[in-house]
Order: sequence, then structure tokens, then C-alpha cells
Amino acid sequence: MMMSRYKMIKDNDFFRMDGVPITKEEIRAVSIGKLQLKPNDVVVDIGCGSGGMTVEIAKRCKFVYAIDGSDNAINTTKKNLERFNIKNCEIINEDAENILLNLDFNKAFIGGTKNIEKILNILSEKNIGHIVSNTIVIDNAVKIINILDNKKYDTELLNISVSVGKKIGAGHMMIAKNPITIITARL
Ligand SMILES: C[S@@+](CC[C@H](N)C(=O)[O-])C[C@H]1O[C@@H](n2cnc3c(N)ncnc32)[C@H](O)[C@@H]1O
Repeated sequence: MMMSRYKMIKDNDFFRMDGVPITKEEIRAVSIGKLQLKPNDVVVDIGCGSGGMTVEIAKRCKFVYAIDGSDNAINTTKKNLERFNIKNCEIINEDAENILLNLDFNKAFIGGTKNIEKILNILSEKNIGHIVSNTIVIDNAVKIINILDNKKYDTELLNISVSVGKKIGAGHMMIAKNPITIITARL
């Protein structure tokens, strides 16, 4: 499928599997902006899910490690990497906290929050200076911002609520999507 590094891929163009979530287009756009990707960046995508963020990150940097502990997520990500002809990515079927210490990277995107304390401890031990985290669970957002603030990161806390217009008889109505919290942390 044709792809541009300047354009976000439409949600419906991704291969989708039941029960494997994907980051929606507008949230991907803001998250990519917050990662401030450069051609030499090596990024870890923690909890890659369907690979929605993996594909968008890989289009804009040197290399991505896409990690997920779920077989279905890994298979979905594989299919999306093939669909969009992404070669600069290694997929790792593992809980991130078991593998992060062995990988070399300079930025982290967090889309999955199981064992988040352990993951943030490892990122901080490795001196990773740029972390972007998305969560739909408000309790996790509070946990993440508190941990990162205590580790002396400069943090930004955003909550994004997007409504998308839909044509109806009388004109257009706005359909609300779930709000997502995006946390950016810099050293
Ligand atoms: C919301 S989905 C991510 C969606 C993804 N960003 C996308 O655009 O397709 C969260 C994923 O994180 C994974 N996950 C959660 N905690 C994890 C961990 N500690 N290690 C590896 N995977 C994890 C889950 O299995 C799930 O597939």
C-alpha cells in the first residue's frame, strides 16, 4: 500500500483483528508530534497492539522495536508491517519489562501499561530522555505522571477528546471518541 511519511494512515486501512486495539488516527498524529522523531532515532514501542503506532513511527525514524506479550497483537502487527512494507522494525513477543534492558534505543512510546512501574524504572535506569505514553485508563495516567515527576523528568499531561463529523439528513453531527491521556516526559 502507498504511504507518505507526511500523512497519517486511515484507521480502516490497517489490518484489524478482533480484541486487538489500535491507536486512532488523531491520537496517532498527536503522539507522533510529541515524539519529535528524527531520522536517526531508535524507538521502542511498548505494547505495540495492532502496530498502528509502530508503522507510523517506523516511517519517520531509523529503527523500531515493537514489543507485545500477546500472540494476537504480534500477528496483527506483523500483518500491518507487511501491508505497509515496513522493514526497519523487529517484532518481539515478550512482556516489555523482561526485554527492555537488552535493547539499545533512545526514545520510548508506551501503548501498554501492564507492570508500568517496572517499565518506567528500566527506562529511567537506561537514561531514556524522551518518553511518550498513551492511556485510556485515568488511574494509569495518574500513576505514570507521578512516577515520572518523581524521577525528575519534565512532564506534560494532555487529555485529548476528539469528535468526528458524520453526515446526517439535517447536516452534520459530531460523534465523540473516547478521551485519551498522552503523557510526554523529557530529561
Ligand atoms: C492499547 S494496545 C496498543 C495499541 C497500539 N499502540 C496500536 O496503535 O496498535 C495495548 C497493548 O499493550 C500490550 N501490553 C500491555 N502491557 C504490556 C507489557 N508490559 N509488555 C508488552 N506488551 C504489553 C497489550 O497486550 C496490548 O496489545
